[in-house]
Amino acid sequence: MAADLVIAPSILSSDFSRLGEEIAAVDRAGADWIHLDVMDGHFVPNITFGPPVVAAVRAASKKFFDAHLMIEPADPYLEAFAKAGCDGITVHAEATRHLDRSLQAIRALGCKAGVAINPATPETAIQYVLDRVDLVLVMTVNPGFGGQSFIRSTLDKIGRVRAMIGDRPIRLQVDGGVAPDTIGEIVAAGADTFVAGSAVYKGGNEAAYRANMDALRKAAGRS
Ligand SMILES: O=C(CO)[C@H](O)[C@H](O)COP(=O)(O)O
Repeated sequence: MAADLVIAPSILSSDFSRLGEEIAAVDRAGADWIHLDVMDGHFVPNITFGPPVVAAVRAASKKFFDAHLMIEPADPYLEAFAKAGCDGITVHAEATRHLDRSLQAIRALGCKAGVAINPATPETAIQYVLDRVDLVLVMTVNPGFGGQSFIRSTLDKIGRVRAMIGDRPIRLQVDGGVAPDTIGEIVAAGADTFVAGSAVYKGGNEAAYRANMDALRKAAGRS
């Protein structure tokens, strides 16, 4: 496992009326990455934002902008997200017909490439693209909404993905229901990169965000 643990607040749980300020606040409070939840109302039953909003908030933080595209198709929009300032772009195996091609396209745009799988998708869906990715995202809730409960059956899958990754320099990210009462088991299963929305943004101010991320790191055994 990569030694360093990454906490990536999901801005889905932030106050969208002050999105730039909310990103700057978690940056100052100690976020490692900023996680951008892009939803299309088609692949997932919710709609969030697209490249113009990413470009508008890019100046709010210099941290790694980690875009999770919950959109189908994704290919027509990859360049726009890269130009908007995303550092990493993750596409869903379920939403991408030619996954190998999409991942090559992301790297050709100069971004880190990620592949995500939903809770009901077997890890075999990614076995032939592992040399094309910098990140694997195991969804631990069904994508579309923040504040859902962690799906425990994904723990075994996280362990199997960790074994598949082996020595490759690939981050193993989890997203959904990550909180102080779940992160310990998730770390033990093999993840190193944690998206957390409601567990970070609860409290509504920078001091709370710092305390919330400290609590996650402590529960993960990393503080
Ligand atoms: O991708 C997502 C939903 O599709 C969110 O990032 C995720 O659900 C985070 O929210 P929470 O930490 O509140 O579960």
